[in-house]
Amino acid sequence: MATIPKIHFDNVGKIFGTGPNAFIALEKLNLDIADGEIVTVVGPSGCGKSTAMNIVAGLQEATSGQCLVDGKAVRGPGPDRGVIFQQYALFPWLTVRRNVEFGLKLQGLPVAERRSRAMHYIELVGLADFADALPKMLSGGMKQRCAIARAYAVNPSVLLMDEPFGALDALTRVRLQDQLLDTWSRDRRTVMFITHDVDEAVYLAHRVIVMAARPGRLQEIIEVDLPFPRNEDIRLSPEFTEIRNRVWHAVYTRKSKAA
Ligand SMILES: Nc1ncnc2c1ncn2[C@@H]1O[C@H](COP(=O)(O)OP(=O)(O)OP(=O)(O)O)[C@@H](O)[C@H]1O
Repeated sequence: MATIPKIHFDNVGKIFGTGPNAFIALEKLNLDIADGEIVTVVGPSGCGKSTAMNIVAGLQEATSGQCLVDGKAVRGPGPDRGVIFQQYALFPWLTVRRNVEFGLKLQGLPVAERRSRAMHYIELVGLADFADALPKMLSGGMKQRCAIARAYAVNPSVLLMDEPFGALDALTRVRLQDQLLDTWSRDRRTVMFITHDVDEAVYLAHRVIVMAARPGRLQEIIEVDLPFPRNEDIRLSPEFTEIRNRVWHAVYTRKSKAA
């Protein structure tokens, strides 16, 4: 029996506006992402990365084609897909623990279970000492770790991450990359991760999806044939540099269709 891809883009197109104002944000995207795979998405600004992810998340509707998750057409957001944006989107009036518990409350989990599950993920991201702190007391990296704990806690089988580490300093970013991979090695969730950072794209992924703009489209898929677990030695290896250079070339030296 053929395995169903976790995420299946079937000729997905997205047009904003109508008539002379119509703008093709995404043109006929065909892509399969396997269960447990980490895919990173890179490409110039406006190439449709967020649009593609929002369609998987059920936050935007495709104009043509369809997106399937676990073989079922996406009709809207759902607890099977956790979304993490660059802007942490925490509730400022709730503590770290209550922010993480929020989605569990919506799922109707009893208080005790809610609390223990939230604390498990708060500990996982290293925020146990800040469980009762408000977001304003946290650094950017800590807020993002809280947002990650909140997304993980509802136990989605797909993580959709839109430049989640984009606003963070280089060191925090590297730490969160390692934490993401460490967590992934235990639960093997499917991850779709948008980034502008080519090193980050290669370090995290099984495959890097390179997109192009005007119109937004899939340009190239680059396999990252590097072993897991990834570490500093891999980051500094000639093999890493070679793949990184290929991705860089694909993103920055290609012209748009119209050019
Ligand atoms: N609601 C909207 N109405 C009109 N145009 C939109 C809308 N949302 C996105 N677009 C346009 O669609 C194109 C693709 O946007 P999208 O945000 O998916 O790109 P992106 O690759 O994620 O860009 P970035 O790297 O800058 O975040 C852009 O040109 C954008 O201006």
